Amino acid sequence: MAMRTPIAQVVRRAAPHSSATSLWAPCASRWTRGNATVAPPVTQNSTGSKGPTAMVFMNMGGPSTTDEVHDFLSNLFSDADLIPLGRFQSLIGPLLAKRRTPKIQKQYSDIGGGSPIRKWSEYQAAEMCKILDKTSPETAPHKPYVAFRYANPLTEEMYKRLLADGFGGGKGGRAVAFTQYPQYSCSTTGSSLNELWKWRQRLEGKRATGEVNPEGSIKWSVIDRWPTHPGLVEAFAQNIEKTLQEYPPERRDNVILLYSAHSLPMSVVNRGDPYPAEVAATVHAVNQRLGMKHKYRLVWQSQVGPQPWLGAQTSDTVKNFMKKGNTDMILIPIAFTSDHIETLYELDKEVIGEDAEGHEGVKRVESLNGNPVFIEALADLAKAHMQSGIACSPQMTLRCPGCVSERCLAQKEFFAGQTQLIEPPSA
Ligand SMILES: C=CC1=C(C)c2cc3[nH]c(cc4nc(cc5[nH]c(cc1n2)c(C)c5CCC(=O)O)C(CCC(=O)O)=C4C)c(C)c3C=C
Ligand code: FES
Ligand SMILES: [Fe+2]
Repeated sequence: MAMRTPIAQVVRRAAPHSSATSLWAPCASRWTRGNATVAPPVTQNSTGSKGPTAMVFMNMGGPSTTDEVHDFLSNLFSDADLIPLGRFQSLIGPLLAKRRTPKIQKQYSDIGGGSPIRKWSEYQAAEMCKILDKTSPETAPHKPYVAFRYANPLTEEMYKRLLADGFGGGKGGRAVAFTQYPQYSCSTTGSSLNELWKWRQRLEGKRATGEVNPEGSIKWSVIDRWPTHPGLVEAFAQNIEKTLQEYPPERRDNVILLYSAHSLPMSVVNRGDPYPAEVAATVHAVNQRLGMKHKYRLVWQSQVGPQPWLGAQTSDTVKNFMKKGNTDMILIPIAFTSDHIETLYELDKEVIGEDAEGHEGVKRVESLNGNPVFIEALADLAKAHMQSGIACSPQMTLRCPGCVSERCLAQKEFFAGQTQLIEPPSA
């Protein structure tokens, strides 16, 4: 059997340059393959712009109505990158989904009949593109797309729309896969990228076109993580400051900040998943921006099933602090950028409403949703990414120490390899 090239070596070949110190430092030779310069893949249009550029927001998605809950859960439990169920995943997954549907339908109906994630994702992507059209005319026009992993619009639908809109299909064009999870986990962003790679192979790969990586296919690059982007940190910090103002001045300094993130099974943590460290990095950056003035803890929510998950759990923490007489706490959802069942149901109804018995001292900061500071941050990130000319971060090319997934390997080889094809707008 042919040996597979280690991913680190693939990246080294994909991004050749002369600096001995940094593999990714900007230099002219990055845009060469061996000795030959790669032909500019995106045609310059009459305005001098190298656009259009497709900006693809990747996220898990959620059911917009209670009727969509079953399909959402079925897609979710069928995802081996999220919940590995072995050889019979495609049979067991839908069964687990069916059993869980009534309980989760009730939760969505209690928060207004569905998840607002589609509405917010479409809004955020469209607003970001409007800003980019002004701040990055060299890659304009920017066209917003949303690709969800488990709900409509699914990745397949998004890819077909890209092709119908004139990207790829022999015409080339550039697309940026922009994860909407600020912190990278192989169970979230990794899964979305594996899915994107799968549809890219099906719709533009060798079997679909007869060629591997044909010149006319879409040139992809990835914004794979942004846990400490100053605009993200600023948006979180402003929301916390706003909530702190709701306490009387004499209580304000003693309020505990409880940063709450979706937990991970310990099996995923022990595989070496980067998410816990990246969530902690966000928390540290926000605390620094707040002047380190408050007591805080990072706690973990939403565990599902019987296996061990990363703790301390948000609900236990609130109960324990309440018992100890600390009744002023602000819950800060730190790993998701819009409202969803975990904020609107789990934090608001279960943790604040039941665990804290509705105590007025326990509050939640609002989610980022349509926050203009946050949307500016998205535009800033996207512009910097397009100017950098890199295909993905160096960190994305390193697999988890315990990873045995062929999907991860192939996906990382593909996206890292796109470095050869992306031309920075100013070149
Ligand atoms: C950063 C966010 C998330 C991580 C990490 C994450 C990991 C993860 N999730 C499950 C299992 C489930 N998650 C479910 C819903 C759900 N998960 C997240 C975010 C992360 N998950 C969100 C925002 C949502 C809700 C979507 C919405 O309402 O818009 C569900 C379905 C709900 C339920 O049945 O309780 C499951 C199941 C695992 C196993 C996992 C890590 C491996
Ligand atoms: S599970 Fe992390 S790289 Fe495969
Ligand atoms: Fe989840």
